[in-house]
Amino acid sequence: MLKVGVTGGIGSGKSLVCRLFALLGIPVYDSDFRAKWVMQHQPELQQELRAAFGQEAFDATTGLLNRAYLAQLVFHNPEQLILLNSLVHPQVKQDFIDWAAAQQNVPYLIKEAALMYETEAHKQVNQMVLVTAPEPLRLKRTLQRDPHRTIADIQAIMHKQLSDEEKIKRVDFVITNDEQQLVIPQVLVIHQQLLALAPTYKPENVNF
Ligand SMILES: CC(C)(COP(=O)(O)OP(=O)(O)OC[C@H]1O[C@@H](n2cnc3c(N)ncnc32)[C@H](O)[C@@H]1O)[C@@H](O)C(=O)NCCC(=O)NCCS
Ligand SMILES: Nc1ncnc2c1ncn2[C@@H]1O[C@H](COP(=O)(O)OP(=O)(O)OP(=O)(O)O)[C@@H](O)[C@H]1O
Repeated sequence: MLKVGVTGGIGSGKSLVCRLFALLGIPVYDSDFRAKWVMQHQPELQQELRAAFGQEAFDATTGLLNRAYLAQLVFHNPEQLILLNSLVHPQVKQDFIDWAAAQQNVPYLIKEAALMYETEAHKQVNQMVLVTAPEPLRLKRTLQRDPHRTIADIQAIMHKQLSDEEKIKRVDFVITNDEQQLVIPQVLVIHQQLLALAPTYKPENVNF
């Protein structure tokens, strides 16, 4: 089956674009959400996280993943981020394979992830869509959406992600979400192109 990656930096509007694809009946795998889900629900990974980042990685009372603690730790410390990535990304990769295998009777499916080329997740998909927006707008949107993050927090995350200039050279489709161009028509055009491509893809086209 045709597998499509939707990528873009923090605040670019990937989730918004993916909601539109979902309305068109396309299943969407949300990597940010699933990464946190596996961290919360896989006992072995949970143990590894406690060993690597201390018991504070999970709230002592609720047992929930301590996102704020981990975010402060990893987004301001490259070594800690590499360590977290090395524990979590292989699990997300496998989780996506399992999810994708369960999808039936759909023309194509989407993997939404801020990190694609950085994690080699692009090898799990056949076509790539980039959602792009000017950096100041991405910063403004993220500040509004995530009031717990400072400008410095958001910029630190941006610097951990490949720039749009780098990504744009590698993707198949671009959606400009700059609040000037309409997003829905761009999604509809790409959807039609993907529907046309879909019958040519077999599972063996994917280089897992
Ligand atoms: C550190 C964590 C707990 C912070 O959680 P929090 O809810 O505050 O942030 P959230 O997940 O919404 O991410 C905020 C932004 O940072 C980006 N981001 C998340 N992880 C990373 C990373 N490892 N490198 C670069 N950017 C990242 C997200 O795509 C998003 O744009 C969480 O981001 C996490 O577990 N990250 C590691 C797993 C990961 O790489 N996820 C990305 C998809 S595989
Ligand atoms: N065209 C738009 N007009 C107005 N608001 C928008 C637009 N696109 C996105 N937003 C808003 O900007 C914020 C960021 O968008 P979204 O969550 O889709 O980004 P994202 O790329 O998924 O970010 P992240 O990588 O952090 O998950 C959201 O609050 C969203 O509603």
